[in-house]
Amino acid sequence: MKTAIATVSISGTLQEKLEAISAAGFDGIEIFEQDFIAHDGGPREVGQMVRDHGLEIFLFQPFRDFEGLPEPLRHQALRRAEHKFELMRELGTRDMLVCSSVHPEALGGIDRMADDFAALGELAADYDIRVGFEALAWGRHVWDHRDAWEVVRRADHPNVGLILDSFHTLARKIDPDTIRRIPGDKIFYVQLADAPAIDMDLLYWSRHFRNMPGEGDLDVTGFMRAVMATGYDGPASLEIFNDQFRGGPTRTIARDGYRSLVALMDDVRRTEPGLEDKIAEIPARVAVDGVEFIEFAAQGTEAEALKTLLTTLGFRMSGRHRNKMLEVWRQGDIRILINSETTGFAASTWTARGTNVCDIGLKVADAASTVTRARALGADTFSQPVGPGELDIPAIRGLGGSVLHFVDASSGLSEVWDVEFEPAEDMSNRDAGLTSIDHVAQTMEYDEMLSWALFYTTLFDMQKAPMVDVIDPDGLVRSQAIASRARPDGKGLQVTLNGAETHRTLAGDFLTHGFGASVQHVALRTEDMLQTAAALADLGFDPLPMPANYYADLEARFDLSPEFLERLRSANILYDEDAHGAFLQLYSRPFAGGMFFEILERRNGYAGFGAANAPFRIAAQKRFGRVKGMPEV
Ligand SMILES: O=C(O)c1ccc(O)c(O)c1
Ligand SMILES: [Mg+2]
Repeated sequence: MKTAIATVSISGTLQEKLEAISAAGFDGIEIFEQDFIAHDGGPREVGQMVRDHGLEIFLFQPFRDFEGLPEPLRHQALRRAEHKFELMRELGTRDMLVCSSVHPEALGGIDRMADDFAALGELAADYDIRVGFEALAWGRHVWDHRDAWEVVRRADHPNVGLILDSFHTLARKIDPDTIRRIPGDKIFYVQLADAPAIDMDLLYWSRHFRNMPGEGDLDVTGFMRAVMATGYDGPASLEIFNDQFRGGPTRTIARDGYRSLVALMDDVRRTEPGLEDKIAEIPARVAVDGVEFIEFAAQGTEAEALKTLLTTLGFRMSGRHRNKMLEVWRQGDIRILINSETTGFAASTWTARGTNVCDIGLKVADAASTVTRARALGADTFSQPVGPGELDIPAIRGLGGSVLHFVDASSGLSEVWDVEFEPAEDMSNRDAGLTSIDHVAQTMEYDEMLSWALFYTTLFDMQKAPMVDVIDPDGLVRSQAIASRARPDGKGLQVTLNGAETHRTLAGDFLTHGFGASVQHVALRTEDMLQTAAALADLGFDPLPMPANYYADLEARFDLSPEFLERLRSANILYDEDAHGAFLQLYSRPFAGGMFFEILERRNGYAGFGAANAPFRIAAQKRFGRVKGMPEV
């Protein structure tokens, strides 16, 4: 199945758009008339330019306010169409989109409109052009694909067909299964867009808030399944009007589009029977079993400070890499790597950002098929020279220059710790009862959140939780959790995305000083917070101090015994409850430009991330300023 994207969906000049669309892997474009008119170059040259990028122009659009007009407007509309047919011939485009009229003088009338289309079809036939009728959700008389289909059916002309657009159908809450009764050969083209569920004027919603399939709340998969059930054989094409995307990074948004389309078609192939030959097969979404390691790039005194912090958290240095300046620090199932190499990937991130999480290793059932799916979705693989006796662990580039490694048991990759590392167990340090990595929190610009969420949800078997607002004293931060489906064995991956809207927030400040999106904190799990807090106190760990007001409020909000409340207060433990259970949190002080560790206990299946506590925790962290708690270099 061919893939396409409308030029309106991304930012830039026509040239920039074509480069990005081609690089992302699409087969073709819908050329939006404005993009053509704004370009300084004739239709022949534009057609050539598109083909030079290895792309086809599948559709010219939109042609507006055509059907159902009284004379002389009707004739003028036909004449206008003929001009566009001339232009399309030069461009080398066969299909034109006619969207339903919003003209104040449009009369409607199914047969009148059908007659107009029959006349337009005759004209188009002379140019070897086909015209497709699309019902805009806010069309004057036609705003439902079923009515558009009736017009096309009565026009009964081989050069007249239907164009479907998921937004218009789903925004109007029209059952997409009504598409299943339309003959596939009369569906000339299909446009796909998702959108967040917001109650607003249809036109405004469509022109500003559409997003890539999978980024919003509409059932685009159900829509496309119905389309494919008709036998439709044309391209799957994205048509996304979105303010953020219009101003966003052209290449990133084009790649997001491609990723969303491949994932969507894979979902359609897996749920709708009989599409094996039409849609390419790719490995299924990958179930992640957990975090195998978190790797920090850190050098010199910053590396020493991080090791001191890990020691006070109850970690032990358990191995040194045989060939690299790379240490493994362990506690429970947690592995933290500290990479102090002066060349290679970790070193280059250290030079750019200072101490940072440069790599995350994920446990998966099958590392090779994870990389195959990632590549099909448009990700780049990542590799570094492999030294003697080292394993070549499959890896990809995530977003923002990040790297993800995939470790599985079946291929022997999980033996990397025995193969590549010299055991160096230092038994002197006491364990604090930390058992596993609960979640990894990534900070990014608000505008990048959709891209990151799409990255995780298309590659892995993970779902988005609703976005929550986190109030920082200096602005709003949006937070969204992405988690594997709850599994009986409790394994999985949880990531929280924190999108900063201003640089004055804790998250925004981290971005400014760290050169872009990155992991800001790692949350470590204990099964007994009170014991862990006592062990940490013995180890000399300095928790983030919480104010007395916070505990007075806890007393008012929850039914806690005075003894328990006092234990929380004296250990600076934060507390929350949800419908399932209780949540206890403890934070480190900020280190290395605003990173920190969180320690948590989930009681009886508490499912959240303590959003209610976030404003107070952030205010407490801000009292330390950006570099307090971290030695100056
Ligand atoms: O917003 C519009 O006008 C518009 C134009 C063309 C389309 O295909 C569409 O879905 C919407
Ligand atoms: Mg459309």
